[in-house]
Amino acid sequence: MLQLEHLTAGYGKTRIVDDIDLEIPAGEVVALLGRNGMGKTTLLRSMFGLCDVFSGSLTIDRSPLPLGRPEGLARHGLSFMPDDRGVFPNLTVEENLRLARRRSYTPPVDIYDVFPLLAERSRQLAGQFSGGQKQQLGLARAMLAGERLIVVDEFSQGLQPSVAKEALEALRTIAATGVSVLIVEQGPQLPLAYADRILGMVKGRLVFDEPVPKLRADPEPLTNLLVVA
Ligand SMILES: Nc1ncnc2c1ncn2[C@@H]1O[C@H](COP(=O)(O)OP(=O)(O)OP(=O)(O)O)[C@@H](O)[C@H]1O
Repeated sequence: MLQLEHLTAGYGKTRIVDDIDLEIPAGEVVALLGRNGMGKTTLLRSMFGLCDVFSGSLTIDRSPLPLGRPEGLARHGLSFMPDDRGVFPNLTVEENLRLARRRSYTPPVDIYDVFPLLAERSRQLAGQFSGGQKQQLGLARAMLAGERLIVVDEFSQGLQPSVAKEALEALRTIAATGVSVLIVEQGPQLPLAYADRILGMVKGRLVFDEPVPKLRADPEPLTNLLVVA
């Protein structure tokens, strides 16, 4: 169980996300949704030290984790794919994947089966990839490194629908072995099909946290969240 408590974070002196409490049990796939500029990216970035954290704590199975310290979180098996994908442009695909692998952990999916493109282009420099190709490499890296938690910003950015579905099925297979998964996604379709829970964010606060079956039966909270007033 991953627990984030009383997280307040932003940039400089500006608070963007305010007093967020969030729990993700092992094995759950959780999607964070909200309109542009509501603070989704900032919430994720704050966990991994890419913006300023004013207060908060992070624990996994009640053991404290170094909130905002990316190397420390990586050592505990927490991985993050930021919205710029975080790949090393001057390294090949193979080298990017090798650096992400953990010595003691092999995910329950074959990365090259999930993303055949990465096998075909294993010797190519990541910097020569298109945005959608980098997205596949970034997701693969997050899957290899996330032994306990995988966090992905802008999950389906640049992906063909068939590749996005394949990647989400892989994330579900990984989650089933006890990994927690948190993704940010623009639209509700993929979360409604693949996630266990959906969180709604408005102006830096979580305004709902609902199981997907409930939202499938009554999508009104999602509609209200995503419609521009
Ligand atoms: N580097 C930054 N410095 C200052 N303010 C920032 C910075 N990055 C984002 N913000 C502000 O923080 C707020 C939340 O942005 P954030 O990117 O977290 O939202 P988001 O919900 O992820 O939006 P989107 O869906 O457009 O990516 C916005 O008002 C944005 O202008």
